Amino acid sequence: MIDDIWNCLRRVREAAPLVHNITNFVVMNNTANALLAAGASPVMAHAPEEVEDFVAISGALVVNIGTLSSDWIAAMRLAALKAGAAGKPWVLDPVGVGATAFRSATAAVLVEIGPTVVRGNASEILALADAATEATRGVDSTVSSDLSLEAARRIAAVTGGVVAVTGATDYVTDGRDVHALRNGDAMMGRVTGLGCSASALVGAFLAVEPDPLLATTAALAVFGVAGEIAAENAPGPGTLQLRLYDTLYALDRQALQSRLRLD
Ligand SMILES: Nc1ncnc2c1ncn2[C@@H]1O[C@H](COP(=O)(O)OP(=O)(O)OP(=O)(O)O)[C@@H](O)[C@H]1O
Ligand SMILES: Cc1ncsc1CCO
Ligand SMILES: [Mg+2]
Repeated sequence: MIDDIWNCLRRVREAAPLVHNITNFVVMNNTANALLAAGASPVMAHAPEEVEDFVAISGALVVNIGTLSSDWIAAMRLAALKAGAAGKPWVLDPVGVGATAFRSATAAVLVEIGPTVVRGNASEILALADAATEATRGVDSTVSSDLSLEAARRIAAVTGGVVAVTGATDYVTDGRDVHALRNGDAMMGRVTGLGCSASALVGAFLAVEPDPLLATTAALAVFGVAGEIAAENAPGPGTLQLRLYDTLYALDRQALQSRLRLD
Protein backbone atom coordinates (compact mmCIF):
# COMPACT_ATOMS: atom_id res chain seq x y z
CA MET A 1 0.00 0.00 0.00
CA ILE A 2 2.85 2.42 0.79
CA ASP A 3 4.06 2.02 -2.82
CA ASP A 4 0.59 2.85 -4.14
CA ILE A 5 0.31 5.89 -1.87
CA TRP A 6 3.76 7.18 -2.76
CA ASN A 7 3.05 6.68 -6.47
CA CYS A 8 -0.09 8.80 -6.19
CA LEU A 9 1.89 11.69 -4.70
CA ARG A 10 4.62 11.26 -7.31
CA ARG A 11 2.06 11.45 -10.11
CA VAL A 12 0.47 14.59 -8.63
CA ARG A 13 3.91 16.21 -8.58
CA GLU A 14 4.65 15.09 -12.15
CA ALA A 15 1.30 15.88 -13.73
CA ALA A 16 0.41 19.02 -11.70
CA PRO A 17 -3.30 18.42 -12.37
CA LEU A 18 -5.65 21.39 -12.58
CA VAL A 19 -8.10 21.20 -9.66
CA HIS A 20 -11.22 23.33 -9.94
CA ASN A 21 -12.50 24.48 -6.53
CA ILE A 22 -15.85 26.03 -5.73
CA THR A 23 -14.98 26.71 -2.13
CA ASN A 24 -15.61 29.07 0.75
CA PHE A 25 -14.26 32.58 1.30
CA VAL A 26 -12.46 31.56 4.51
CA VAL A 27 -10.16 28.97 2.95
CA MET A 28 -9.65 30.01 -0.68
CA ASN A 29 -6.08 31.10 0.00
CA ASN A 30 -4.91 28.30 2.28
CA THR A 31 -6.54 25.66 0.07
CA ALA A 32 -4.84 27.00 -3.06
CA ASN A 33 -1.51 27.07 -1.21
CA ALA A 34 -1.92 23.49 0.04
CA LEU A 35 -2.64 22.30 -3.52
CA LEU A 36 0.37 24.15 -4.89
CA ALA A 37 2.65 22.84 -2.14
CA ALA A 38 1.57 19.27 -2.95
CA GLY A 39 2.30 19.82 -6.63
CA ALA A 40 -1.20 20.41 -8.05
CA SER A 41 -2.51 23.46 -9.86
CA PRO A 42 -5.53 25.13 -8.23
CA VAL A 43 -8.19 27.37 -9.69
CA MET A 44 -10.98 28.93 -7.61
CA ALA A 45 -13.99 29.81 -9.78
CA HIS A 46 -17.68 30.01 -8.93
CA ALA A 47 -19.44 32.09 -11.59
CA PRO A 48 -22.23 30.00 -13.17
CA GLU A 49 -21.15 31.42 -16.55
CA GLU A 50 -17.78 29.64 -16.43
CA VAL A 51 -17.84 26.66 -14.05
CA GLU A 52 -18.72 24.12 -16.74
CA ASP A 53 -15.83 25.32 -18.91
CA PHE A 54 -13.44 24.96 -15.98
CA VAL A 55 -14.70 21.46 -15.19
CA ALA A 56 -14.08 20.53 -18.82
CA ILE A 57 -10.38 21.43 -18.61
CA SER A 58 -9.77 20.24 -15.02
CA GLY A 59 -8.62 16.90 -13.67
CA ALA A 60 -11.08 17.10 -10.79
CA LEU A 61 -13.71 19.34 -9.17
CA VAL A 62 -14.05 20.13 -5.44
CA VAL A 63 -17.36 21.55 -4.17
CA ASN A 64 -17.32 23.01 -0.65
CA ILE A 65 -20.47 24.56 0.87
CA GLY A 66 -18.68 26.50 3.67
CA THR A 67 -19.92 30.00 2.85
CA LEU A 68 -23.03 29.16 0.93
CA SER A 69 -25.33 31.64 -0.77
CA SER A 70 -28.20 30.96 -3.10
CA ASP A 71 -26.26 32.32 -6.11
CA TRP A 72 -23.57 29.73 -5.59
CA ILE A 73 -25.88 26.73 -5.44
CA ALA A 74 -26.71 26.98 -9.14
CA ALA A 75 -23.00 27.06 -9.97
CA MET A 76 -22.32 24.04 -7.74
CA ARG A 77 -25.10 22.06 -9.41
CA LEU A 78 -23.97 22.98 -12.92
CA ALA A 79 -20.37 22.06 -12.13
CA ALA A 80 -21.25 18.75 -10.47
CA LEU A 81 -23.58 17.75 -13.32
CA LYS A 82 -20.89 18.66 -15.87
CA ALA A 83 -18.33 16.57 -13.95
CA GLY A 84 -20.71 13.61 -14.03
CA ALA A 85 -21.39 14.04 -17.76
CA ALA A 86 -17.70 14.48 -18.59
CA GLY A 87 -16.57 11.55 -16.45
CA LYS A 88 -14.50 13.83 -14.19
CA PRO A 89 -14.13 12.90 -10.51
CA TRP A 90 -15.55 15.34 -7.98
CA VAL A 91 -15.41 15.81 -4.23
CA LEU A 92 -18.14 17.17 -1.95
CA ASP A 93 -17.10 18.83 1.34
CA PRO A 94 -20.41 19.33 3.18
CA VAL A 95 -19.15 22.00 5.61
CA GLY A 96 -21.55 22.58 8.49
CA VAL A 97 -24.29 20.36 7.06
CA GLY A 98 -26.99 19.81 9.68
CA ALA A 99 -26.36 23.22 11.28
CA THR A 100 -29.10 24.86 9.18
CA ALA A 101 -31.93 23.62 6.98
CA PHE A 102 -30.40 25.60 4.07
CA ARG A 103 -27.10 23.72 4.26
CA SER A 104 -28.77 20.35 4.70
CA ALA A 105 -31.06 20.86 1.71
CA THR A 106 -28.13 21.99 -0.46
CA ALA A 107 -25.94 19.08 0.61
CA ALA A 108 -28.79 16.65 -0.14
CA VAL A 109 -29.15 18.05 -3.67
CA LEU A 110 -25.41 17.65 -4.26
CA VAL A 111 -25.25 14.14 -2.78
CA GLU A 112 -27.99 13.11 -5.17
CA ILE A 113 -25.80 14.10 -8.14
CA GLY A 114 -23.34 11.45 -6.97
CA PRO A 115 -20.00 12.79 -5.74
CA THR A 116 -17.01 10.51 -6.37
CA VAL A 117 -15.91 11.28 -2.82
CA VAL A 118 -17.58 12.93 0.18
CA ARG A 119 -15.12 14.19 2.85
CA GLY A 120 -16.36 15.64 6.12
CA ASN A 121 -15.73 15.67 9.85
CA ALA A 122 -17.68 13.28 12.06
CA SER A 123 -20.55 15.66 12.84
CA GLU A 124 -21.02 16.44 9.18
CA ILE A 125 -21.02 12.81 8.09
CA LEU A 126 -23.54 11.94 10.81
CA ALA A 127 -25.78 14.84 9.80
CA LEU A 128 -25.46 13.99 6.13
CA ALA A 129 -26.57 10.45 6.81
CA ASP A 130 -29.48 11.85 8.78
CA ALA A 131 -28.28 9.84 11.75
CA ALA A 132 -27.87 12.63 14.29
CA THR A 133 -28.48 16.10 12.93
CA GLU A 134 -28.38 17.52 16.46
CA ALA A 135 -24.69 16.57 16.69
CA THR A 136 -23.74 19.45 14.40
CA ARG A 137 -23.16 22.80 16.10
CA GLY A 138 -21.27 24.75 13.46
CA VAL A 139 -18.35 23.96 11.24
CA ASP A 140 -16.28 22.10 13.87
CA SER A 141 -16.95 18.52 14.82
CA THR A 142 -18.58 17.69 18.17
CA VAL A 143 -18.33 13.91 17.90
CA SER A 144 -15.54 11.45 17.18
CA SER A 145 -14.95 10.07 13.70
CA ASP A 146 -15.36 6.48 15.00
CA LEU A 147 -19.08 7.05 15.65
CA SER A 148 -19.72 8.15 12.12
CA LEU A 149 -18.18 5.21 10.28
CA GLU A 150 -21.57 3.55 9.97
CA ALA A 151 -23.02 6.81 8.68
CA ALA A 152 -20.19 6.98 6.14
CA ARG A 153 -21.05 3.51 4.92
CA ARG A 154 -24.68 4.50 4.46
CA ILE A 155 -23.75 7.58 2.42
CA ALA A 156 -21.46 5.45 0.25
CA ALA A 157 -24.39 3.13 -0.41
CA VAL A 158 -26.40 6.12 -1.70
CA THR A 159 -23.67 7.78 -3.82
CA GLY A 160 -21.97 4.60 -4.98
CA GLY A 161 -18.72 6.43 -4.25
CA VAL A 162 -16.23 6.81 -1.43
CA VAL A 163 -16.82 8.58 1.89
CA ALA A 164 -14.09 9.84 4.22
CA VAL A 165 -14.56 10.94 7.83
CA THR A 166 -11.66 12.89 9.32
CA GLY A 167 -10.70 13.46 12.94
CA ALA A 168 -8.23 11.82 15.33
CA THR A 169 -8.63 8.76 13.09
CA ASP A 170 -9.53 9.24 9.43
CA TYR A 171 -11.76 6.55 7.94
CA VAL A 172 -12.12 6.00 4.22
CA THR A 173 -14.76 3.60 2.91
CA ASP A 174 -16.43 2.61 -0.33
CA GLY A 175 -19.19 0.97 1.70
CA ARG A 176 -17.33 -2.35 1.84
CA ASP A 177 -13.64 -1.88 2.58
CA VAL A 178 -12.51 0.53 5.29
CA HIS A 179 -9.08 2.12 5.65
CA ALA A 180 -8.21 3.74 8.98
CA LEU A 181 -5.44 6.37 9.16
CA ARG A 182 -4.05 7.42 12.53
CA ASN A 183 -1.69 10.23 11.57
CA GLY A 184 -2.14 13.96 12.04
CA ASP A 185 -2.10 16.02 15.22
CA ALA A 186 -4.82 17.49 17.43
CA MET A 187 -3.42 21.00 16.78
CA MET A 188 -4.62 20.68 13.16
CA GLY A 189 -8.12 21.43 14.47
CA ARG A 190 -6.85 24.89 15.58
CA VAL A 191 -6.10 26.02 12.02
CA THR A 192 -9.15 26.93 9.96
CA GLY A 193 -9.78 25.02 6.80
CA LEU A 194 -7.41 22.10 7.10
CA GLY A 195 -10.37 19.83 6.44
CA CYS A 196 -11.11 21.89 3.34
CA SER A 197 -7.46 21.51 2.29
CA ALA A 198 -7.71 17.75 2.86
CA SER A 199 -10.77 17.64 0.56
CA ALA A 200 -8.92 19.65 -2.08
CA LEU A 201 -5.96 17.26 -1.93
CA VAL A 202 -8.38 14.38 -2.43
CA GLY A 203 -9.42 16.16 -5.65
CA ALA A 204 -5.77 16.40 -6.78
CA PHE A 205 -5.19 12.70 -6.12
CA LEU A 206 -8.43 11.70 -7.90
CA ALA A 207 -7.14 13.57 -10.95
CA VAL A 208 -4.21 11.14 -11.23
CA GLU A 209 -5.61 7.92 -9.72
CA PRO A 210 -8.82 6.34 -11.06
CA ASP A 211 -9.50 4.19 -7.97
CA PRO A 212 -11.26 6.61 -5.58
CA LEU A 213 -10.64 4.44 -2.49
CA LEU A 214 -6.90 4.50 -3.15
CA ALA A 215 -6.81 8.16 -4.21
CA THR A 216 -8.67 9.29 -1.08
CA THR A 217 -6.62 7.10 1.26
CA ALA A 218 -3.40 8.33 -0.33
CA ALA A 219 -4.39 12.01 -0.11
CA LEU A 220 -5.38 11.73 3.56
CA ALA A 221 -2.26 9.69 4.36
CA VAL A 222 -0.02 12.36 2.84
CA PHE A 223 -1.95 15.16 4.54
CA GLY A 224 -1.95 13.42 7.93
CA VAL A 225 1.76 12.62 7.86
CA ALA A 226 2.60 16.15 6.68
CA GLY A 227 0.40 17.64 9.40
CA GLU A 228 2.02 15.58 12.11
CA ILE A 229 5.53 16.54 10.98
CA ALA A 230 4.46 20.20 10.78
CA ALA A 231 3.03 20.08 14.31
CA GLU A 232 6.21 18.69 15.86
CA ASN A 233 7.73 21.38 18.07
CA ALA A 234 5.35 23.96 16.60
CA PRO A 235 4.65 26.56 19.31
CA GLY A 236 1.12 27.06 17.95
CA PRO A 237 -1.28 26.86 15.01
CA GLY A 238 0.27 29.70 13.01
CA THR A 239 3.59 27.93 12.75
CA LEU A 240 1.84 24.64 12.02
CA GLN A 241 -0.01 26.18 9.07
CA LEU A 242 3.17 27.55 7.46
CA ARG A 243 5.17 24.40 8.15
CA LEU A 244 2.41 22.31 6.63
CA TYR A 245 3.04 23.88 3.21
CA ASP A 246 6.78 23.27 3.57
CA THR A 247 6.21 19.67 4.61
CA LEU A 248 3.77 18.92 1.78
CA TYR A 249 6.31 20.39 -0.63
CA ALA A 250 9.28 18.41 0.68
CA LEU A 251 7.67 15.14 1.86
CA ASP A 252 9.77 12.16 0.80
CA ARG A 253 9.09 8.48 0.61
CA GLN A 254 11.18 7.67 3.67
CA ALA A 255 9.21 10.04 5.97
CA LEU A 256 5.90 8.82 4.56
CA GLN A 257 6.81 5.17 5.02
CA SER A 258 8.24 5.50 8.52
CA ARG A 259 5.31 7.50 9.89
CA LEU A 260 2.29 6.07 8.08
CA ARG A 261 -0.20 4.44 10.46
CA LEU A 262 -2.71 2.72 8.18
CA ASP A 263 -4.97 -0.27 8.92
N1 LIG B 1 -7.44 15.06 17.01
C1 LIG B 1 -6.78 14.92 15.86
N2 LIG B 1 -5.67 14.14 15.80
C2 LIG B 1 -5.01 13.99 14.64
N3 LIG B 1 -5.36 14.58 13.47
C3 LIG B 1 -6.45 15.34 13.46
C4 LIG B 1 -7.23 15.57 14.65
N4 LIG B 1 -8.27 16.39 14.32
C5 LIG B 1 -8.16 16.67 13.00
N5 LIG B 1 -7.08 16.04 12.47
C6 LIG B 1 -6.62 16.09 11.08
O1 LIG B 1 -6.86 17.39 10.59
C7 LIG B 1 -7.29 17.37 9.22
C8 LIG B 1 -8.59 18.16 9.09
O2 LIG B 1 -9.64 17.35 9.62
P1 LIG B 1 -10.87 17.89 10.47
O3 LIG B 1 -11.66 16.70 10.81
O4 LIG B 1 -10.40 18.80 11.55
O5 LIG B 1 -11.61 18.71 9.33
P2 LIG B 1 -12.80 19.77 9.41
O6 LIG B 1 -13.48 19.73 10.74
O7 LIG B 1 -13.63 19.61 8.20
O8 LIG B 1 -11.97 21.12 9.30
P3 LIG B 1 -12.37 22.54 8.62
O9 LIG B 1 -13.85 22.60 8.51
O10 LIG B 1 -11.79 23.58 9.54
O11 LIG B 1 -11.73 22.56 7.28
C9 LIG B 1 -7.39 15.90 8.84
O12 LIG B 1 -6.23 15.53 8.14
C10 LIG B 1 -7.45 15.18 10.19
O13 LIG B 1 -6.88 13.90 10.12
C1 LIG C 1 -14.93 28.94 9.78
C2 LIG C 1 -15.72 28.66 8.56
N1 LIG C 1 -16.99 29.13 8.44
C3 LIG C 1 -17.54 28.81 7.28
S1 LIG C 1 -16.54 27.89 6.27
C4 LIG C 1 -15.29 27.95 7.43
C5 LIG C 1 -13.96 27.32 7.19
C6 LIG C 1 -13.83 25.98 7.80
O1 LIG C 1 -14.66 25.05 7.24
MG1 LIG D 1 -14.80 20.97 7.31
